[in-house]
Amino acid sequence: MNKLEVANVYKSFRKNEVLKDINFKANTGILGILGNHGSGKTVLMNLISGLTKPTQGRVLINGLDTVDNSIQVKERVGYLPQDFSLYDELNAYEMLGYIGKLNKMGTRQQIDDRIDEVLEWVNLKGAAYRKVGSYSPGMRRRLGISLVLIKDPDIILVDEPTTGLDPLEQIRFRALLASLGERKLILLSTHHVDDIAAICDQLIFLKNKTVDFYGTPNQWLGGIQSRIAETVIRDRNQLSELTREYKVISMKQVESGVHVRLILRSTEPYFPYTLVNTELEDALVYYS
Ligand SMILES: Nc1ncnc2c1ncn2[C@@H]1O[C@H](COP(=O)(O)OP(=O)(O)OP(=O)(O)O)[C@@H](O)[C@H]1O
Repeated sequence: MNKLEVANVYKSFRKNEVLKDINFKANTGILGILGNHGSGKTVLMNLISGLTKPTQGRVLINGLDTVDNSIQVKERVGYLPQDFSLYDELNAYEMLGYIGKLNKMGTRQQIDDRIDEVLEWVNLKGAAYRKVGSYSPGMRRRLGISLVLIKDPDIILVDEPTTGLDPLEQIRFRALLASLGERKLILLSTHHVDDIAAICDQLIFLKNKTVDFYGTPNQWLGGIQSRIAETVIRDRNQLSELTREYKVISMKQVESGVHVRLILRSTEPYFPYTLVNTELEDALVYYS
């Protein structure tokens, strides 16, 4: 049985159709949900967590329909939204203890043991007695995931995992998610391709309200292999012509002109170029 199955799901808000005919199955590992602003990533996460109901179709968690079995499903799915609130006056032990008690997770000793275990995973043991209000954004995000982990869900949903974190904290948080993905199914909703490149073994690209691609990041890149080129353009007129005719990924002023990274078309270009390795950002520009 699959941990997650999304079958023929449609979602509309009044007459505004946001998602249509969404189909995929997933088990363990890290699945990235990529899409432009407003493409429906958060709506899809809300459907999977059981926070909202599909207009049509079914979402199954361990074979259980999220609508018919909402209580069991909520126990199996943990959701860390992009913005979540913490009680700044409490410390991490107190916050986790509160969740443990609220969810009747066992005796005081059992809850304390579980808190120790979870704080170890998220590398917050050293700061466990500090008020949460003094935590850095990365520590807050790691505490957020520990509040999800304490209930030992099978599926963890994380919205925009690294937004607002400094580079070192991003690396730490991604490493934490990667280690969790060995046992659980982790779904990341993001518009940062770096998150996908760093840790996702599968990706879904949402476009035109539906799943435009589902597979490995390498398979997605395969579609534009040998089509990414770089060139330096000196002439302003030639540069504006080129930006009209080609999908440009990036432009940077250099000493000898403007360095341009672009997607080649089927016809041979009229300018000298060098083929370069394909990256996920190229695919995002190409398929968007
Ligand atoms: N509760 C709601 N009522 C009405 N429309 C909604 C509701 N929630 C989402 N939408 C609409 O659904 C569409 C998709 O929104 P969603 O937040 O899922 O996009 P997203 O891909 O997560 O975007 P972003 O990257 O900006 O967070 C948007 O047009 C949004 O206005």
